[in-house]
Amino acid sequence: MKWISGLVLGLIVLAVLLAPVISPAGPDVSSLRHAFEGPAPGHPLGFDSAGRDILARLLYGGQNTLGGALIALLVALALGIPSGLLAGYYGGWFDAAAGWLVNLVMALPAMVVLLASRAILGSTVWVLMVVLGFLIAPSFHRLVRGIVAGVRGELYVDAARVSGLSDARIIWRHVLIVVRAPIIIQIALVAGIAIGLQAGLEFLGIGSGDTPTWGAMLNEAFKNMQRDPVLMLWPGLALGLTSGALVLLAAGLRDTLEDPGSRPRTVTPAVPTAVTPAVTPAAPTAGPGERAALLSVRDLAVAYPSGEVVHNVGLDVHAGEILGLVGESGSGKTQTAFSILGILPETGRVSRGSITVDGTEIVGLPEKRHRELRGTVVAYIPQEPMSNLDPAFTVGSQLVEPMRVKLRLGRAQAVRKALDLLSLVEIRDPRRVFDSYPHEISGGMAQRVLIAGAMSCEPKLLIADEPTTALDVRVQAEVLGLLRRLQRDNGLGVLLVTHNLGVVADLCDRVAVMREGRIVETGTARQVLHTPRDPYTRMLLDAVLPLEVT
Ligand SMILES: Nc1ncnc2c1ncn2[C@@H]1O[C@H](COP(=O)(O)OP(=O)(O)OP(=O)(O)O)[C@@H](O)[C@H]1O
Repeated sequence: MKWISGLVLGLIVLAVLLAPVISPAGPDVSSLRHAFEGPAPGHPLGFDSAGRDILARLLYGGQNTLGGALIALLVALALGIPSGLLAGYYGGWFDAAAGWLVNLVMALPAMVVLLASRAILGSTVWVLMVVLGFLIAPSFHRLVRGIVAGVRGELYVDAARVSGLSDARIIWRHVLIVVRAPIIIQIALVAGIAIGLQAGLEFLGIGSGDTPTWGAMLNEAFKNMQRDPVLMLWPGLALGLTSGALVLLAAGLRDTLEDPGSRPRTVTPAVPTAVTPAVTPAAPTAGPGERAALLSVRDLAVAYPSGEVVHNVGLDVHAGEILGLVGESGSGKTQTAFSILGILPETGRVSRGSITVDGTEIVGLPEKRHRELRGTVVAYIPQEPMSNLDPAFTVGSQLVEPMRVKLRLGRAQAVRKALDLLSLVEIRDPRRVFDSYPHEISGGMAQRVLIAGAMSCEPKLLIADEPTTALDVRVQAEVLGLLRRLQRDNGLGVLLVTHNLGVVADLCDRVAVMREGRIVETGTARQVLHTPRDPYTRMLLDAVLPLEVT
């Protein structure tokens, strides 16, 4: 159906554009002798009440009617889409102000505003169409704002932010693609409404009387309905066909663009599983006190309006070591990790303390500088692999994009590097995975992809937040083994956030134990797991016993 409606619309637009070729004499040549006459050679639709060629008026009138609708649409798009994007993505005062204005405009009756505008601004059809554009802009604003606000909370958008991409690039790549389809559908619908409103104005005799439009033709035909009812047919048919084709096109587009089968699905990752079996015990390393720490956190406090949630946290991660940050749910591990990455939620802030990454002080660093560090100096491996991949793009394109931006690689070079990275994370068929959408790969594979992504800009420090909780036990062990290998081969410092003491035993050189926002114990993995000093650590260990900690 959408093909037929698209074809009908295409033919109408083509005929209207070719008006000077089809009817070179123009729409205003009048010969009263021929008034109300039927079809004649060169005048296939006959003459109107002033003896003007109906076909010519229909074609030139179409230029004004469709051109007017186009102007209204362009104004509405230019106002509605950027404001909706900004309001949905950033929220805050702009969202509140825009929402207030949108409600106000939507409460105005369009016809009355157009009548008032005509009285003030004159009867030029184009000016009225600009006003109409203002009146329909809120429909685009609301549509875009709603969708963007939803996408904004998606983990893959956070992941893009953490990988160091700028807001503009994230909006361009991850957000606009989601609003694209609804905007196209809305355009088709709103174009129909704009044409209808404009024709209504002209029909009521409110538009510019001299300019031929389909509405003005209807008005004139209506006045002469008794004498020649056929005059109503042509503009009525043109309006009906155009509006009908637009509505059917919108419906067809909706079926195609919003069909769940035509878009990749997001898959919810598996639920966390039990304690990881021991793989290879990590050899405890002595606290490398002689080297400057890659990551150094001192006296860190994180506060929300409701209160402080992290208090006086201090920890170090040196190059080549894995520090496990353990503690029960809600103990402040993620807040600490997010502070280091500079991605605390809007209402949260580092209220005290210092964080240095590779010698750079993070606290108070402008967002632009922080963004430069993310990806290249410090990279992040998130908890839920699937939600951190954008379902609308292939795995390959999601790996290539940050490398092109951050490392300024050419496309071919970035593709080669992405394939190498997929091999590095032990994916057996890199080309297939590169070309796959996230829903076509397993959770374990997705986590490997995210690890490849984290490694892509050759960071010095990795922050992994429960990187295996969403995976089943066998895959957990594989992914942990992979992390260990990558860390050793590249001399990375790793801050591993986990509540899983099995993971700590497998992987970590040193451990910091958190409770209620504070570090209660720090030491080598062996010492903390075998001879815990703090009663809370003992309690955590007791909770997972019998555990083979070696
Ligand atoms: N947006 C927020 N606003 C207010 N408080 C928050 C917010 N996010 C987290 N918190 C609070 O911060 C504290 C620490 O949370 P955090 O997410 O760091 O815990 P966690 O140790 O990582 O837990 P989990 O293992 O469940 O992720 C919790 O008490 C939580 O309620």
